[in-house]
Parts: sequence; structure tokens; C-alpha cells
Amino acid sequence: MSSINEMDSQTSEACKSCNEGKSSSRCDTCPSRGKGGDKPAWDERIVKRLSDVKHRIAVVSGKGGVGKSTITAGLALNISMMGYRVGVLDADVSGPNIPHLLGLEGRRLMGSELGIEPAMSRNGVKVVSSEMVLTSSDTPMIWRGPMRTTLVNQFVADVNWGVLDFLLVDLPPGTGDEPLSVMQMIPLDGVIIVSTSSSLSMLDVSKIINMARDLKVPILGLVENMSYMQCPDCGKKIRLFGESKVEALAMKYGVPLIGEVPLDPSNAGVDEMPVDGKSLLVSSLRPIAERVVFEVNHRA
Ligand SMILES: Nc1ncnc2c1ncn2[C@@H]1O[C@H](COP(=O)(O)OP(=O)(O)OP(=O)(O)O)[C@@H](O)[C@H]1O
Repeated sequence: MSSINEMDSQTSEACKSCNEGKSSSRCDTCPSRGKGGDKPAWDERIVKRLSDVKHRIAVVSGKGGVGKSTITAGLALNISMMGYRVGVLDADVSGPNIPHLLGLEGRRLMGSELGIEPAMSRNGVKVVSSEMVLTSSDTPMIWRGPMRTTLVNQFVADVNWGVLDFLLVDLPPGTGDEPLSVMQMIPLDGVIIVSTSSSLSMLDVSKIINMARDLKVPILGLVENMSYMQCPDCGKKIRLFGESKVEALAMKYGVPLIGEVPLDPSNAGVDEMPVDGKSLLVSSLRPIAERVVFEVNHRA
């Protein structure tokens, strides 16, 4: 097996040249030779690679910090605990968090003759993330949009995902390069949109809804995160942002609201999401995971 860092530095140099329409001395040995920024070639490779992946779902948000990665990791754990084979593609190249949430901090990707080998979490979730090609987790990924998109395409086309029931794709917030590329390139069963009840977060949700509709990607539903806190004494739901406005937004756009996730104070400072059944966050995602699984299984 060769280190992905070696392959990656070679690819990034070469793709930088491709993106600028030039060729460099490294193009001769570039793994993307003849297929780098070439959309039909990516399409073919992605479709072929994903032929053993039954369902593909992207998790998106209009705004950063609303809990999209947390929800992605929690859904992956729940779907895996339901007995399905699950992979997570962390497509948030500039702010990768999935390895931390799934207990894979510090893991590096390796290559084999079958492609890039995903890392495996303790719960059997396969993970690929840009953080796994960096020298350390505090190294920033300072890449322009086209290079980030190329890396995401490569993570789909060149990763040996094997047979999976569900591949969850954690996208960066907003309607930029990577969400656009993933929605265009990966045949998705649908997207899950995460929002809080803050008005700014909801404003950007409407843009995501319209983007998905323009690209003809089904919207599986809206998840309202940190929508309430449960009083530890009486169990009453305390709505931190006032009465939920997400439900009204969901109705306005004709999108199902598939769940409300409480703010879990025990989540603060926790890196790896606990799966011992004691985590309020993980357990509150269970009905949402069941609904998503049911929905895509019955759409197929
Ligand atoms: N339901 C929740 N209860 C408690 N803390 C939460 C909850 N959801 C998310 N958080 C916390 O909020 C912060 C932001 O979450 P997260 O990184 O998942 O957001 P994000 O939308 O993926 O952000 P970005 O896209 O900017 O990377 C994290 O510290 C996370 O632990």
C-alpha cells in the first residue's frame, strides 16, 4: 500500500496544472492523467465505483455551524446500528470534522491496487475525509474551489467503498462548488437539509431547497437541529430560539420536516459520538434514521 499523501501531492500538482489549462512534468505520472477535469470521465468512473452502493444521500445546510456534520455522523451510526453497511464521505474539504466525530482522528488513508482504502470506525462505518490526507489535524486545507471539487470527485471515483447499503455525503454549507459538484456528479437518492430555527440559517435553507430542485435532486426532508432543550427536572421542552419556525418553512416549500433534534449539553467537548445508548443526541436521531431508511428503501 502506498501513502495517500504521496498520491495526493502528485495529484494536486497535476490537477492544478489541469485546472489552469497547462501541463507540467508531473502530468506523465499523474493518476488523473486523461481524466482529471474531464466531466464525462469522472461520470463514468463515479457511476462504476458506486455500482455496489445501494443508496446515496447528501447532508446539506445553508449555513455553517448548524450541526450538519454532527447529524451526518449520528445518522451514520444509527443506520449502521440498524444493521446496514454504511460509509461517510466527508466532502467538507476545508472544514473536515467527520473523523473526530467517528473516532478516527489521526487516521491516514492508504492506497491499494483496488483504489483508496477508506478508514473504518469502531462501529464499522467506512470513512473518507480530506483530514486523512493532511499531515496533521491542525493543518489547513488551503485549496481553491476546483481543486477541492477534484478531491471530492476522486474520493467517490477512486475510493474502494466496496458493497454499501448507504453512503452519506457530508457537504460544506451553502451552494458553492462542492455541493454543486456532488449534486451533479453523484446519483443521489436525495438530500437531507439541516437547519436551526435562527432566521439566517432558514434564509439560506430556502436557497438550498431551490438549488436541489433546480438540479432535480429529491429532498428527503428537513431536520431542525438544536430545536429545544429538555428540562432535566420536569422533562419539558424549552425552545431556545422561541417557537419553531422551521415547520412553517417546511410547509411553505412543501418539504417534509423529518425530525427535531434537541440540544444535547453532554455533547459539548465530546469528540467521538458515544454509541452506548446514553447519548441523547445519537438516540434522538434514531427515528430520523429509521424514517430516512424507510423512505429511500420504498422509493427504490
Ligand atoms: N444537537 C446538538 N447538541 C449539542 N451540540 C451540538 C448539536 N449539534 C451540533 N452541536 C455542536 O455544534 C457545533 C457545530 O456542529 P457541526 O460541526 O456538526 O456543524 P456544521 O454545520 O457541520 O458546521 P460546518 O459546516 O461549519 O463545519 C459542534 O461543536 C457540535 O458539537
